[in-house]
Amino acid sequence: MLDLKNITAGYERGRPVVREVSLAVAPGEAVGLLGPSGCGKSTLARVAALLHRPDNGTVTLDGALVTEWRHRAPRAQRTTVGVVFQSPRLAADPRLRLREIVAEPLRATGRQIEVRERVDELADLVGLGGDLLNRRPHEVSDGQLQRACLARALVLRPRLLVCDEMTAMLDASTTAALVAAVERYRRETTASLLAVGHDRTLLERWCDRASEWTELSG
Ligand SMILES: Nc1ncnc2c1ncn2[C@@H]1O[C@H](COP(=O)(O)OP(=O)(O)OP(=O)(O)O)[C@@H](O)[C@H]1O
Repeated sequence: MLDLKNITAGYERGRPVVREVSLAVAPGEAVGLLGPSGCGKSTLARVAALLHRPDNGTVTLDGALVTEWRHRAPRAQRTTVGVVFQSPRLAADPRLRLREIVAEPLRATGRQIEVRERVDELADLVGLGGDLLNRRPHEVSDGQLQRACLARALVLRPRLLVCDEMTAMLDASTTAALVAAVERYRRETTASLLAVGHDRTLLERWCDRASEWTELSG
């Protein structure tokens, strides 16, 4: 499903923060990636989510080599991957209602017609009940906003979900609810998962296998 080979990536020429890292996620597999703060996990997650072009190495997604990143990536590749970040406040437009946040990728891909049904379906999956979908980010908690960000990541039915510290800022019951929503989605779709974090107990319980960052360098 996803094959990252000898990835070197960073933010300044000649100063990589990820060096020669390889990681593969098989179809339907859930892989956890563990490592200390600042080691480069989020950078690798962004490479995997086609959001950050690596300086070196190859990314293969569903058997096809990735040659373009961000908006330049072909739509079929972009929509294969859904991504959820640590901070929902940074990831959600504060002017939009939660239902518009969830629907953003559908509107962006011209699938307006599916919006209502799909948003309601996902609100049920992630546990956004009552009038929460009609509120704006400043009217909901971090956990509720993260539920909306997870729903947005799933709205185009990705075959790979990348969760970058998705639950790091949340309490135990919201964490459990979000993990359960991801697992229900994966059961229904056989999607793969790359979950990045530093909570070993969580990732070992959640994933088929968890890799230590230090084991990944060539
Ligand atoms: N946009 C950026 N510009 C410049 N440097 C960055 C940028 N983002 C991250 N870095 C640097 O890259 C290194 C790796 O950061 P990254 O966020 O990938 O690590 P991480 O393992 O995910 O950390 P954490 O667990 O704390 O989120 C750090 O030294 C960080 O300061």
